[in-house]
Amino acid sequence: MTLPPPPADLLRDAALFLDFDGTLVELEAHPEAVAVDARLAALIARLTQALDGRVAIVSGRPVNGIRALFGDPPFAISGSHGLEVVWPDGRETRAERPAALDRIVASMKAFATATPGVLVEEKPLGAALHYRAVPAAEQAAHALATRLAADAALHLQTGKMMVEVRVPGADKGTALAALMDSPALAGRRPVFLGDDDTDEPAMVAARALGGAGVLIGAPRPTAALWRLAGVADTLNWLDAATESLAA
Ligand SMILES: O=P(O)(O)OC[C@H]1O[C@H](O[C@H]2O[C@H](CO)[C@@H](O)[C@H](O)[C@H]2O)[C@H](O)[C@@H](O)[C@@H]1O
Repeated sequence: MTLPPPPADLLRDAALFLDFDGTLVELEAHPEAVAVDARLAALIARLTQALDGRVAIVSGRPVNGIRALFGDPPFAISGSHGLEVVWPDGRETRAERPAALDRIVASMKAFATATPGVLVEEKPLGAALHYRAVPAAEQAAHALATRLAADAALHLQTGKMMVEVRVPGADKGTALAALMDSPALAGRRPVFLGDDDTDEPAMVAARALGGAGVLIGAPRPTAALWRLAGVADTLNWLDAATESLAA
């Protein structure tokens, strides 16, 4: 089914949850090649002000990665697929790092050394193999990550041209629901924007709480009610939605 674009007044009285990679910034060859430019920084600052702080970035990246990209921002952050949270009141919570991750990183690094172009991303609560530069390595990367996750009883997390082994027990949906329980957001209507399969639990959670999801990218099966074609359309729509809040 073709989903319509969201109306410009969708954010009125809402709490806004934003995925990062593929939603606010274009995907790049390398995780560290991504930057928050002046337009995006100003847009998120305006939105945060217009929504009285009811904005959260919900990412697979670690909290500290998002924080560094935005320069210690005044909004909530869910990082590492819901395993780390900076709450609207500034408190921080995070799951425990299992010792097994050190062995997993070592195994992934050995695989990357033997497979030029594959990158290992070390995260506080996970480790990811990126094969964007070597698509032919997909099968071997997934096989290795699947075995490492099973051996350590950790969670296998797929992503766009990457596969990750991470701590289980949370996802973007549990993060959105927990944030909606915080005093700053309780009673509002959650609106979530995201592009990836990993964003679907948050689309489902937003709907369950009376809100909606906006799919970013090409049509696909989704719990979202609205769709925008890509990052450029998303930034333009967020601009228009901010104007609508001020009107
Ligand atoms: O939940 P998100 O904010 O969308 O983060 C998902 C993952 O994003 C990053 O990887 C992806 O973006 C990279 C930069 O564009 C790209 O090179 C990579 O192929 C993508 O998978 C990030 O590195 C991961 O940690 C996030 O889980």
